[in-house]
Amino acid sequence: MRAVISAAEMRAAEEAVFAAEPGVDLMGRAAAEVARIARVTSPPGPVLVVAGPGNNGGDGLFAAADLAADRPVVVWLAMERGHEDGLAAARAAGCAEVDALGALDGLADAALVIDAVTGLGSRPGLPDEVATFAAACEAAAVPVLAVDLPSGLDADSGRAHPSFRAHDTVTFATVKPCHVQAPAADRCGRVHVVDIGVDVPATSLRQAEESDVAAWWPAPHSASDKYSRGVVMVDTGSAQYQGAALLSVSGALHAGAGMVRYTGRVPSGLVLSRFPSVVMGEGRAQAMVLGSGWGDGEGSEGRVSAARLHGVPAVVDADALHALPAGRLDGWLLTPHAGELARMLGCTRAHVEAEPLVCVREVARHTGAAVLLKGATQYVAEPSGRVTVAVAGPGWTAQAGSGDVLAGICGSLLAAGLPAWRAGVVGASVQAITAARNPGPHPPDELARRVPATVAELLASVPQ
Ligand SMILES: NC(=O)C1=CN([C@@H]2O[C@H](COP(=O)(O)OP(=O)(O)OC[C@H]3O[C@@H](n4cnc5c(N)ncnc54)[C@H](OP(=O)(O)O)[C@@H]3O)[C@@H](O)[C@H]2O)[C@@H](O)CC1
Ligand SMILES: [K+]
Repeated sequence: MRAVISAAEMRAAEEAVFAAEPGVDLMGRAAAEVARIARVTSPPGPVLVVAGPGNNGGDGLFAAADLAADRPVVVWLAMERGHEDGLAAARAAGCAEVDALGALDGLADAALVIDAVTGLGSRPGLPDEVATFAAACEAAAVPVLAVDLPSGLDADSGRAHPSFRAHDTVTFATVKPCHVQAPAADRCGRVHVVDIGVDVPATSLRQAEESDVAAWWPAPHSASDKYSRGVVMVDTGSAQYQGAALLSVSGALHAGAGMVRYTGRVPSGLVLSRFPSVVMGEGRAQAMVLGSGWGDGEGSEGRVSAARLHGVPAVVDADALHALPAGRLDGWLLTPHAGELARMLGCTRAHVEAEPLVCVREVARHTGAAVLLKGATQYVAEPSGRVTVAVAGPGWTAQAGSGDVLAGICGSLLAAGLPAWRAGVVGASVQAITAARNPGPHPPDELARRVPATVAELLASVPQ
């Protein structure tokens, strides 16, 4: 799990190091890591360093000096001023200097561009000449390594602004919001978090990693039986959306439920013909899945209220989200996408997209449930205000039916005893990891069938 910290929190953490160790060379450590990652991620060849006027530029200039030991390095001071000591080091190491036109010309044979224009001090957007250069890097498909973050982004948000588009980003101590929240995160490429000796504060925003999913997956042991693994009761689908029942049942089964009971309105023959292990009708269960594919049918409120009488946690998806009973839903997991969350809050989808953290926290606080906001970045908020970002996946899962499968996966994890927030994080992450490991336009039921292989691989990576 990684803490996601703001620019101000990072600066405070750096100040604490300076206070404890006066004269400590954090910039030297940062620059050495930038040079190391540059060597690892790019082919040998000329490097073009674009340096801004502040400390981000300083990192880039010291990295330029380091890299000049084994390859040609050209420096463009994009705002004419540069970090004094960094510039002296780059000059002493033999780096050549170019102006804006020279930088554009240099793209023809650059093996790598290092973007060290702005970092934590970045105001959104880029000066015109730099914006032109960033666009030229994209057009020429030259790999870009961003120092701390792609210049032009705002470190503290996931919003898109005119910026560099990096293939790799080296950041220090831990990630910042722009590295984990789409669409900004899409501009960062692979994010390399490097240690420069700055302690990371605990925060209410975290990012889950594959190792967390592996550690939290409820693997059965030799004494497990179907009840201890967890029985999940699934009430999904309708005459109009029969497929939703199959998709959520498939998600539940492929995430390892001890037993799936189906209590929805889709004919049992259809469910059984696809999934013969499913038991029809109500019975003992440890969790429920409600709402996927209900449509606007009558009686949703009654169905959710009746589910509550079972006294077990439920995953509430799709249409059931708009039929929540009054009162706290402790232990439950709500799984809206941005449009559904907007309807729950009475605001616009655009507002949810602009302020996802505020919105997802508000619904969790208000309902007492954990809330998984689905989308390009998947956030799981707890009533306490803590938010965990699930492992990110590719856009292939953005298709009808993915949410139905995910509700079933989360239902299995709830039934296995995971707390609601963790069921949301693990469920969303395992679906994303499965999509990342199986790139291509697989339909959601096909991806559900590939979840067990992902789980097996994840568990094999856990040290025994
Ligand atoms: N502190 C430490 O010990 C360590 C810090 N480290 C490094 O320092 C970085 C933070 O450095 P920083 O605070 O100097 O800010 P930085 O990002 O270089 O930008 C400030 C300059 O850019 C300018 N500017 C901004 N936006 C602009 C725009 N849109 N268009 C035009 N100009 C713009 C801005 O101008 P101004 O706002 O003053 O007008 C100012 O001149 C951090 O990300 C990491 O890389 C590491 O070495 C580890 C140790
Ligand atoms: K940068």
